[in-house]
Amino acid sequence: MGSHAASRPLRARASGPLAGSLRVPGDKSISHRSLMLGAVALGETVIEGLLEAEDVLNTAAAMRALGASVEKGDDGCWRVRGLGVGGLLEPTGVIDFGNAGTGVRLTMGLVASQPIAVTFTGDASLVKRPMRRVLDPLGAMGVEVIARSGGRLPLTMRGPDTPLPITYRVPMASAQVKSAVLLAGLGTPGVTTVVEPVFTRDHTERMLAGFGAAIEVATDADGVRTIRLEGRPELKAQAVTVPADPSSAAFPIVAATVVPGSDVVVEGVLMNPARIGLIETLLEMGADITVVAERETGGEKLADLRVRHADLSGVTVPAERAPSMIDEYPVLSVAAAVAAGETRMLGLEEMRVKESDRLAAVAAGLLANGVDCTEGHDFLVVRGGAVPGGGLVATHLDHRIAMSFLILGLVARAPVTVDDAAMIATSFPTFEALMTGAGAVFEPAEG
Ligand SMILES: O=C(O)C1=C[C@@H](OP(=O)(O)O)[C@@H](O)[C@H](O)C1
Ligand SMILES: C=C(OP(=O)(O)O)C(=O)O
Repeated sequence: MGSHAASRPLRARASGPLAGSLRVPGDKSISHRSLMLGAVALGETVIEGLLEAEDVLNTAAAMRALGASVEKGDDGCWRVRGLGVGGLLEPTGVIDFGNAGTGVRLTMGLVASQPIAVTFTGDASLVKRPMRRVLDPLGAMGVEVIARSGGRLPLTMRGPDTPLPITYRVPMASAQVKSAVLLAGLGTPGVTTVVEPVFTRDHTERMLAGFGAAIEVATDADGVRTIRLEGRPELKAQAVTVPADPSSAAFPIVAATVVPGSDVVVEGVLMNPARIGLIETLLEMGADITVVAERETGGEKLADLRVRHADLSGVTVPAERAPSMIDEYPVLSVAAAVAAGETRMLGLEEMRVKESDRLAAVAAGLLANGVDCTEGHDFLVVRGGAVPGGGLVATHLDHRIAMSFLILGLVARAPVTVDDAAMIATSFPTFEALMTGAGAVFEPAEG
């Protein structure tokens, strides 16, 4: 089963102004999907700017275990030679996805419409996360599953000889569940339909269309999206350029906003409307973020963002915004901790089923550093001001908890220590180098 190297405590202390231009790595969602679609396309998919972090490297290894060829070239681009829809091979060993929910859930969908047995596992965080949300619709398509009780990893699944196309209404706001059903629909004869009452990141829909699938999206007057995918298409290999990940950009953006005197440019950030809830919220709080250059690549908008320090005020973040910033609440909570007044974040139930229970982890980390907050079952209220700091934060194998509290340390009166910075490598291996290059002060610590 996936295990991780020894934990590595790290401390952040109050820093001078942050400055410079920085480029965060490629988007994690698009990176996973480009490897997966490349594996079931015909020909060679060339990926520029793939995120080379543990989560995505585990997906690369999984696609190899399923028979695709996945290599990094001397030019830095990754090349995937795919097997065509329905052409994946039965792996000989267990596929270990480490810490990656997206990797494992989307791959379950990808293999579900083929009669091959595949066994999945993950690290101590991933084996606690709910998989029924994906197993239920895949079961309705005819997949057999043997899982631990509660539908947890490790589990083995085998797809049916003839999968059934389904119409599935996604019961929670989850792009992973939507994507797993659509990827299963690729190998299913007929039309697979996903009904999405709440709009979540749409990279799977965009990329399926880009690889040549017949996919249609209709949105009704209430915003409910109906996605129809024609099964068994011939997908054609593509050239994919991966924009910078807005969920990683969130850390320097919040850091530059809260550290006095800062002036930073974050380059080439993906500005997909389903991913920019944090920027919208920070602007409402009074942040100074300007778009300096806007462009488009592969059907996605990108921008360079100039971020200067600003004094923030608390706001109410409505529940409807949660899907467009679901991974950003931990770092928004840091901005809320320095903002004047109260920030109320609503509709946070999905935060509890991430790499850790992020709602509980954020509230505990804030309280440990003298920040007043109230944790509800699906909301968080932070009362901001000067941050005392001085606390030790339990990160629970969660990269975003580690990065968020290191940012808090840059503005706290006393240093903030996180018990393990090692997990940052799952999504943003260059985080420490980029942040210290811009002026952040991090130092090794004892747990
Ligand atoms: O589809 C994706 O790439 C992701 C969807 C989100 O998860 P949920 O679908 O569980 O909300 C997000 O938290 C995760 O980091 C990436
Ligand atoms: C929730 C996250 O990822 P995943 O679900 O892929 O583990 C994340 O990166 O914040």
